[in-house]
Amino acid sequence: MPGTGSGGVVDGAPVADEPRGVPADGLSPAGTPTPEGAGVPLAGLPERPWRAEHAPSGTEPAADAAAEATGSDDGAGPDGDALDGGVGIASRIRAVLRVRDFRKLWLSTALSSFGDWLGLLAITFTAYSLVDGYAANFALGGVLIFRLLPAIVLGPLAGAFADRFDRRKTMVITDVVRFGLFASIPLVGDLLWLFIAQFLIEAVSLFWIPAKDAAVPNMVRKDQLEAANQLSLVTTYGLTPVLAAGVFAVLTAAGGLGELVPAVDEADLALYLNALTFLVAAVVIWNLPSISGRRAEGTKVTGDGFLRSLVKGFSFAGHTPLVRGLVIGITGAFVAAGVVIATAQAFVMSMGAGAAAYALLFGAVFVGLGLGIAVGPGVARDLSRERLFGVAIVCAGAAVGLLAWTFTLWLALVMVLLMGFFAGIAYLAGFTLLGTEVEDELRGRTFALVQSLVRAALILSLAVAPFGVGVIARFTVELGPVAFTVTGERLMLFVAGVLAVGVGLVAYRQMDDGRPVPLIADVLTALRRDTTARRRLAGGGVLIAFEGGEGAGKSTQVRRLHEWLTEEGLGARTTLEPGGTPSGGRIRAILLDPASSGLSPRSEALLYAADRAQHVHDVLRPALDAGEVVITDRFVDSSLAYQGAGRTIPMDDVRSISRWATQGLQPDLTVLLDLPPEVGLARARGRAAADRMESESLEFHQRVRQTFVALAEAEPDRYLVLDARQSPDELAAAIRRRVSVLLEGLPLQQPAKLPTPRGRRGSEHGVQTGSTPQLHP
Ligand SMILES: Nc1ncnc2c1ncn2[C@@H]1O[C@H](COP(=O)(O)OP(=O)(O)O)[C@@H](O)[C@H]1O
Ligand SMILES: Cc1cn([C@H]2C[C@H](O)[C@@H](COP(=O)(O)OP(=O)(O)O)O2)c(=O)[nH]c1=O
Repeated sequence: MPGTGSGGVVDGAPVADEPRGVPADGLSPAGTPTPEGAGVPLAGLPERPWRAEHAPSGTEPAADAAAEATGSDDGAGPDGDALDGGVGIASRIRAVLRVRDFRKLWLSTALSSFGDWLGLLAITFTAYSLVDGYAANFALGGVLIFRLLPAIVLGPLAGAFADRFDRRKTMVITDVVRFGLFASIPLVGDLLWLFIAQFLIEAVSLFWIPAKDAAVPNMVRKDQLEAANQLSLVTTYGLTPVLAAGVFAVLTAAGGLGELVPAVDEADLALYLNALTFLVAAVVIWNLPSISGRRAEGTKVTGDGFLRSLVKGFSFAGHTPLVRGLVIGITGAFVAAGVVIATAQAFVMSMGAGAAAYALLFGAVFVGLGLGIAVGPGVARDLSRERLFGVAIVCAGAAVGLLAWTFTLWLALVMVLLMGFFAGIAYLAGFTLLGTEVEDELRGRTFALVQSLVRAALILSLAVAPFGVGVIARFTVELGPVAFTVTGERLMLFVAGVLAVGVGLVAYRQMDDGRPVPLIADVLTALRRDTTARRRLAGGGVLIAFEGGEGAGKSTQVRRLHEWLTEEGLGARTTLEPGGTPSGGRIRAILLDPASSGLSPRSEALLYAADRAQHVHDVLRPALDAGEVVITDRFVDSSLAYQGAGRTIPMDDVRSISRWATQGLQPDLTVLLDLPPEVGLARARGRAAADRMESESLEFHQRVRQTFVALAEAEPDRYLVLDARQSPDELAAAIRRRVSVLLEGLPLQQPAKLPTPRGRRGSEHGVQTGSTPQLHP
């Protein structure tokens, strides 16, 4: 496929519930915060006065080495931008670009990708001009077929190769070879060699892509991978093709550069430029040792025999509905894409437009793709990716179907833009799902299968579509008084659109997660970003967390809220961390006992996480699934604040163990009772003897407070921040007001006696009992 300059970061799945595998070479990902910056990758945290004075107790020397190896620029480690969902795409991308080695790799791949698109345009132009008449319909298709063919055979091999050899050398060698091959096309100057060179270039690129994809996870932090993925895809399919189309249009328009450099034909010039970009990339990559990681040259990978593992991969894909849906959807979409590519020139001609319009439409596809990839995850924030994927393919198909009936350039541009937009969303959703839903050990083969099928699909449609165009030619349809002319390319386009709509529907039905939620409601609440409504749709309850330092008044307010909800006839379940379950109680005893003074920060963090995992499993999940209101005294934020900022364990580590423990459960509302630690500690000491945490220094508690505030600032919609120096009555009233808005109209359940944990989504809990009683805050 085009864009050999860069593939997406295929395992750059977004932050998932499961922990992502440690990079194959065992290196910590880059940007593991350096000791100095440990524990503070928080967006908007005002300042870190403790950074200088505090010797970190929870960091390891290896983090240093990893950060050094991958060249994190700012000595403080990646600061900011790590909060999921709370930070815009722009700042997440800025953060990932701050990692020096990733930035260099990205720049060099962007350059190659630009060169590659320019080369593709030049080659198709050259091929088009080397043949004429009917055969010209095959020019573009022929070029692409030769590009795609190798993947079917070599795709799986190349993946294995990337795991066995030094990635940096693989990349440098393949770049140098591609330089030579591209430069040879204008030098040799005949069509057969052009096809052969294409074949070889693609074959070589197949080795480059997995090497690069395997390298990126070693360069950026785990939570930065989605941003890295988006950046790579937007660059390859959004920015560089548009830039290349523009440059090519300028080069060819009215002789363009041809007159500046009389000896060189402009298509040749584009090819030489392209060749040069690969040479530059080779030099850049040669100077990035972090790409190799610690992998020693020639390290052997053990495992199943090649054939056996391939068969296992196929049978997995065939027997898992989600993967089957993905494979059908992606393959079908690419058949349609192939038809669009193959008919594009004839379509442009039929509108009476010329090469400039072709370049414009070509550019528009990629503007659309880029937009879809860039804003897709933001727009569809919690719409299930399973649904999003099918819906986006249906929409892209509809755009293609409409394109077939479009006779003006600007309308065609709109349709093409929409097609690209939805295709981009589907592409990112599909790859994200493959990354998150397919187990690590099967993921490589699944990707290889998809990539090979995609290429086979493109080849098929590129080969067949021109015949269709030629055979159907044109005929006139009379519908009563209106008569219009149908041409082969338009009919083919329409068929492609219908096909895409069809596979989108099939994919949707295969992958639907079986929730009793109408699609439309699902889409609308996702667009409103209304997580509570979404949980309600799925039959879930409401989770309210109270956070704050020692003596902030959490227990008092939890009790008051519970009393009020009970008076109002709703009821709620109150619970706490640590110690919300019987085993949690024993963990709590260890944690708070001043005699546990030797507890290391890591074991402390794991004990809190263990307590939380049990709490979620035994109490929170079942109660929420049953549709109850659950109020918890402390939740994940406490670990981020106390173990992250307090103990200076890298915030990402705390975040990922918490996410693992909770399987991603988030409160619908977090009430933060904010208080200067002196005041809170004085209150708490009036209450009982200081426990192990309360005995920590004032500075420790100041860091804790700042982190709570920063977390709340990053997600203002999900937090209610209150000055806890107010009276208990004032606080209770403010909390009631907010909670009554939160619960308005929800079909909630009275808390039941919690039985043993149950299945998902409350299916055993029977029908919901209508909406919330009127609340009186
Ligand atoms: N708003 C308030 N103003 C003053 N004192 C309070 C307030 N809320 C609670 N207290 C008192 O402070 C102490 C700690 O309150 P508590 O609710 O146990 O806090 P936490 O659970 O956050 O540690 C208790 O003695 C309580 O009576
Ligand atoms: C839940 C949680 C609590 N803690 C600490 C905060 C508290 O000092 C202690 C829990 O005690 P808790 O009974 O909640 O204390 P308080 O009533 O004073 O808020 O454990 C963590 O360090 N990490 C966590 O994840």
